[in-house]
Amino acid sequence: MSHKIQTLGEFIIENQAAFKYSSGELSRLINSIRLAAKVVNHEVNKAGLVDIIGAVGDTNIQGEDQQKLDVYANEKFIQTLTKRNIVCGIASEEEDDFIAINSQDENHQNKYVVLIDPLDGSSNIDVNVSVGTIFSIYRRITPVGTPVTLKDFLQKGSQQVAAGYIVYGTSTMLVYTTGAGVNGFTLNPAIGSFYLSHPNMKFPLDGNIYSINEGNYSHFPQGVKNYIKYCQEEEGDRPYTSRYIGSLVSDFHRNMIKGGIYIYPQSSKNPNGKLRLLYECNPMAFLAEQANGKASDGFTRILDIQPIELHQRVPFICGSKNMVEKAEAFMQKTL
Ligand SMILES: O=P(O)(O)OC[C@H]1O[C@](O)(COP(=O)(O)O)[C@@H](O)[C@@H]1O
Ligand SMILES: [Mg+2]
Ligand SMILES: [Mg+2]
Repeated sequence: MSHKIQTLGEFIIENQAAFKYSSGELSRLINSIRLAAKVVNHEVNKAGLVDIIGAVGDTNIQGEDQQKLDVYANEKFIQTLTKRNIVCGIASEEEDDFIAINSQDENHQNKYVVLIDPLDGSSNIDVNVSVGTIFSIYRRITPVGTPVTLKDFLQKGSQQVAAGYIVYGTSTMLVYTTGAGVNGFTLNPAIGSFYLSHPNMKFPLDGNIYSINEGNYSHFPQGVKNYIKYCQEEEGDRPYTSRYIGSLVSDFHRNMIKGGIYIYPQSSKNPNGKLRLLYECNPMAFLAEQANGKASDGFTRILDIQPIELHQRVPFICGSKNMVEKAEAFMQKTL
């Protein structure tokens, strides 16, 4: 008899007790994210058929042209979380400011704030290349029943209670951690349920894949240029293979399964890099560390960086531990 594959719903309930703050609130929150993921997945899968591709004509706080799917995914996640009265605040890559959810109502006992990148890899939407959604969850630090404040969102990544992503690719997967390892669930579209397909995911300590937009090479710091040269040298298990999808979630997911490193460094064009600390780097760094990987800005552990503003960007290096340490050594050597 084939063994029972756990659904995400079953996994959440069975693992709730393992969570130190378990009151069921976080379980309900992850269940809400699961629901929103299915709604967005449905729309992503028919991109091209329905009027969901292309730009809306607005520019977001990041200075980027908002894609219709950015706006759609943003609305669906915010609606789903707000309607279920499951969080006291939301911050999104697509929203200028954080959203307080009737947190000033003293009956409002919700303790969690959620930070989301509703659609990651926006440049790939129209060309049928995998994209994702990224989420990060913290316990508020201001008292329950009082208005949620910026402070509740500007917590160090090490304070996250949960983080994860959804990758809308050849299959749709939800991968997350609550600080007790990383597990991946694949959506069975026929049944509409996520099943535990990738238990206890781990980055191999080493790998032979490097992911960086080499088109920006001339603008990179010397240390990054030297590391790229190192990856391309005919020596030992090198040259490594260059793989860059242009969707952080998808590049991270592949590197976690096969072993590899993703780098979005600072450059003369982007002195702080491109990726957002709160919506992209902190959640991916928490997942990486929970999966035996590593994440830094080349010098400091991402999870130790004290955020100072909602949409700040940081240089990002993430992946197999030995590869990240090698890249850091190249960056620190050229100081
Ligand atoms: O096109 P570039 O400069 O290489 O940037 C690609 C990177 O930017 C991102 O698309 C940024 O994320 P968004 O799509 O959410 O803005 C990452 O997913 C990706 O790794
Ligand atoms: Mg993104
Ligand atoms: Mg995005």
